[in-house]
Amino acid sequence: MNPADAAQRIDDLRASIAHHDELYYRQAEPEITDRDYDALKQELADLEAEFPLFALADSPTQKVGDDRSEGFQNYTHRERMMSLDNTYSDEEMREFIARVQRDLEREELSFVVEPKIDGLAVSVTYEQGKLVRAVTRGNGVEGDDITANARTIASLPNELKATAGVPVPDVIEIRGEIYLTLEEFQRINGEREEAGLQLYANPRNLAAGTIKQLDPAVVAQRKLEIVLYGRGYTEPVEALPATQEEFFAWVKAWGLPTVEKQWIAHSGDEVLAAIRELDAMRGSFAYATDGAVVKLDSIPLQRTLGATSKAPRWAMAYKFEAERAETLLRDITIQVGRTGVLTPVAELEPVQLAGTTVSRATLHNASEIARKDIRIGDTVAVEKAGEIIPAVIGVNLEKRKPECVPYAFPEACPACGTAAVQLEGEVAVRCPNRECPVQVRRRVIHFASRACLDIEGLGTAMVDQLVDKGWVKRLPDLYHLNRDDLLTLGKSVEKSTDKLLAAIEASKTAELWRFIHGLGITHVGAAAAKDLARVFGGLQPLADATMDAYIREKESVISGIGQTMAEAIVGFFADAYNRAVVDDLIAAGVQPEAPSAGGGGTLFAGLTFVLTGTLPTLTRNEAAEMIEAAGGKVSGSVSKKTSFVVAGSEAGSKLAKAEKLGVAVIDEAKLREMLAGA
Ligand SMILES: NC(=O)c1ccc[n+]([C@@H]2O[C@H](COP(=O)([O-])OP(=O)(O)OC[C@H]3O[C@@H](n4cnc5c(N)ncnc54)[C@H](O)[C@@H]3O)[C@@H](O)[C@H]2O)c1
Ligand SMILES: [Zn+2]
Repeated sequence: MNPADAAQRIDDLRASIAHHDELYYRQAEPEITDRDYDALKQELADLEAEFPLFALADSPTQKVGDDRSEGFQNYTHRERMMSLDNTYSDEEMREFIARVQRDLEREELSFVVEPKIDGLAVSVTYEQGKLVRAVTRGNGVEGDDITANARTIASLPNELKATAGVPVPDVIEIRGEIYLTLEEFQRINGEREEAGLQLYANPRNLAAGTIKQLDPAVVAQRKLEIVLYGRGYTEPVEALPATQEEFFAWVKAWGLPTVEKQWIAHSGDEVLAAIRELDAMRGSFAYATDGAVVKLDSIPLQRTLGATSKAPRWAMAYKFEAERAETLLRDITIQVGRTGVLTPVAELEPVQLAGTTVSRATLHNASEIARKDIRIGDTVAVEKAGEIIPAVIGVNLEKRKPECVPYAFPEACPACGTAAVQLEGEVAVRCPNRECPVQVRRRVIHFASRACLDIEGLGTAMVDQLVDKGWVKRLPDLYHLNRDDLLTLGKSVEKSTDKLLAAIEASKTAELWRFIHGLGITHVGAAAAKDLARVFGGLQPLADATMDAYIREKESVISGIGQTMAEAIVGFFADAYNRAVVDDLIAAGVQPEAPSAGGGGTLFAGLTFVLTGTLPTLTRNEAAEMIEAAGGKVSGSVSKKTSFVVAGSEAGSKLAKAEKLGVAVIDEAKLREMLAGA
C-alpha cells in the first residue's frame, strides 16, 4: 500500500472504530460482532506499525474505550483502569509468554489463567472496609459514578470481612465486572419483546444498559450480579499479597464474589492447556465468558514490566471465537406474543453450532430483516455465543439465488387475519385484535401460571381447549365457566373438572400482587407487583391511580417503581379494554387479599420521609421499605408536609430545599435509631 492510500485507510478505520465504540460503550447496542470489531482494530494497528508517521497518540489503538455517558458524575480513579491486549491465536499467546520471559530474563515464571468475564468493567472502592463508591472504567482515568445503582446488587457486600491472616486495607479499589445471568437476561428480553421494544443482543449489553439507567429503582428490578478479580490503588500498599493467586484467595476471604477457578501455568503449553480446560467448563458458569485472561502471577514482577498507554504488559486476553455456521434460511414464520407483537423467526436447515442443533433463530423485527436484507432461500450466517439464543447475523450474498426476493413482512396477523399495525416510536408490528386467539391463549396461560394466580389444572392444553371452544375470550370469562360445558371436553372426567373449578374459585382470594402480575402489564414483574400491592392495597385504587401517585417532580414516589414503569401502568389502565377487564374481574367476585397496611407498623404513622443522596449502608429501596414497614410514607419530593429528609452523601437539591423550608434533616444512623423506637 502506498502512503497516501494508507493514510486514507487509517482515517476510515479510525472513523469506523469511533462509530462502533459509541454504539458499544455508550449505547450498549453494537452493530457488528466483537470479532469484526477486533479485526478493524488489528488492521489499524498493523497499518500504524507499517506507517509510523500516521500513528497518533490518541488513536483508538492507544486508548481505552470510553463508556462515560450523560447524567452521571465523573469520578477520577486513584489508579488508572486499563484494557487488555488480546489475541485469538495460540501462536500469539505463546509469543506473549516468551516475551515476558525474555523481558524479565527468567524462564521459571508462574502465570495464572482466569475466565474473562463478558460483563461491564467496574471499580469498587472500600474505605476502612466499607463500600463507598462504584465507578465504571470510563476512559480509564475517570469513569461514571454508579454507586447508587451498584448498591442494588445483592451480592455486593457493604462491608469487607476481616479474617485471620487477611487484613482489610484502609483503602482499596477492587476491579471486577457487573453482569446479568442468562436467566435474568431472558426474562427481561421476554418482557421487552412483549412490549415491542428493541431486544438486547446479549447479557453484556443488557447489563451495560441497566447500570447506566438514571433511576436506581429500575436497576433494582433487574438482578445485576458482580464478580471481582483485580486490584487498583491500595493503602497501605504492604497490605497486599505478593501474588495474583493469593490475591484471589483474599478476595474470597473478604466475602466478595469472585471467579470459580484459576489455573497456574509455567509455560506456553501449560497456559494453552488451561485455556482449553476453561473453554470446556465455562458453559456452567453463572456469567458469560468471552475468553481467558493470562496474567503474570508475581505482583512485584508485574510492577517491573509496567504498562503501555492502554494495557498492562504482564497480561494478555485470549478470546474465544463465537461459533458461527452457514445454513439455508428455509422460511420466516411469525410468532404472536401476549400483547400482539409479531416476531419473525428464522426457520433454518438444521445445523450444528456450539454443541447443539440449531433449527430456529430470532430475527428480532421487521426493520432488522430489512437492514440486513435477509430473504427466504438465502444462505445465512448464524452465530451462537455460549448459551445465548442463536441469531442470524448476516447473509452470504455470493450464494444468493436470483429468485430470492426481498422479504415482505406480513400485513395481517397470521393467527386471526387482522391488519397489523405499527405504533409510532415502536420497532414492533402488532396484531391490534384483543380477541386474537393466540394472544388470548398467551394471556390466560400467563394469568394462570405459577408466577401469577397459580391455578392448578389450567395448563397449556386446557387453555387451548377453552380458547378454541370460544368459552374464554377475556380473563373474566374464566370465572364464568360452565360445568356442563367442561364435561363435554373429550378426556375430561367429573373429578378433574370439579377440581379445576374449585382451583379457579379459590384463586378469587389469592394475594393481590398475583392479580397485578397476572394482568400482564409491561415491565411489571413479580417484584414490582408486590410493591404496587403494598402501596395501593387493591385493584381498584391501582387502576384509578394517576401519574402523580407515582412521580412527583421527576422523582419516583414509590420505592421500586420508576418513570418508565409508572407510565406503562397508567397507560395500561387508561385503556378502556383493560379497564373493563379489571371491572369485570371484580364483578365476577375477585377479591384479592390485600397486604396488611404499611407492613403492620404504626411507629411512623402520619410521618412522611424523603430520601436523598447515597446512604452509607442502605439502598434507597431498603430504607423506603423499612420506613413503610413502620407505617411511614416515602415521598419523592420535599414540601412543607415532609416530616424528615434522610440525607446521605452527595445529596443535592432536595437537601437544599429541606434546609430552605426548615424540614428536619437526619442521617441513616438517626433513621435506624428512630426505627428502633428510641
Ligand atoms: N462489537 C463492537 O462494536 C465493539 C465495540 C467496541 C468494543 N468491543 C469489544 O470490546 C473489546 C474491547 O473492550 P475492552 O477494552 O473492554 O477490552 P476487553 O473486553 O477485550 O478486555 C479488557 C477488559 O476485560 C475485563 N476482564 C474480564 N475478566 C477479567 C479478568 N479475569 N481479569 C482482568 N480483566 C478482565 C476487564 O474489565 C478489562 O477492562 C473488544 O475486544 C471488542 O471485542 C466491541
Ligand atoms: Zn391476531
